[in-house]
Amino acid sequence: MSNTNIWKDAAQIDEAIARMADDLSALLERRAIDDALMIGIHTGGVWVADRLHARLGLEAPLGHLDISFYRDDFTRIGLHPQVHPSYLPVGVDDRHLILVDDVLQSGRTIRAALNVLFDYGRPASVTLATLAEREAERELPIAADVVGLRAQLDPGTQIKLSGPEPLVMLLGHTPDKHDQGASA
Ligand SMILES: O=P(O)(O)OC[C@H]1O[C@H](OP(=O)(O)OP(=O)(O)O)[C@H](O)[C@@H]1O
Ligand SMILES: O=c1cc[nH]c(=O)[nH]1
Repeated sequence: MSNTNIWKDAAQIDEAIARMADDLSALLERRAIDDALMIGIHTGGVWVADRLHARLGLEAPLGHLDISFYRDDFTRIGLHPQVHPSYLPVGVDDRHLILVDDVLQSGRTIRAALNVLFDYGRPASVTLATLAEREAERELPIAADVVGLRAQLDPGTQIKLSGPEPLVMLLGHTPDKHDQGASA
């Protein structure tokens, strides 16, 4: 991202995560779920999940998922992708899962994450929590159950979570191929 500035500072992110934890806790109670397994998506989703997991006091350790090999757009991961191993502390069969990411835009990352999860087994349910959502730019029929911040941004504007400490959100312009050529 070029020309980035801070969009949400550490205090605003903390507040959004606190609201998400309250909403998730109410949702789990409504659905009578008491053994949820939380899973964060690398990279930003793990930072958000880490904080939600601590606030909710969930018993099962936090899992994390790398979706690199399940993406539908390999051009975005480049020639030397940084792939982290996924970690699921318990089996997903018949478990109620909470999938956490930092940004939900097209929905393609979540599609990929669901494919990874269903290669591990058949969960009882999957709840989706995202720190920021760009609902107007959805490309797949995927919606979050819990959202921290809603954003209406111009196309070409990118939100990035920067962390783990302090956790802040940056807003910037993503150079397209033409821009990159001009600046090279
Ligand atoms: O709904 P989508 O359009 O799929 O966008 C959301 C995804 O985009 C970002 O990840 P990115 O692919 O930039 O990789 P990163 O986690 O390494 O930043 C973000 O962390 C989400 O996972
Ligand atoms: O603004 C956006 C959109 C998708 N993914 C991001 O990380 N930020």
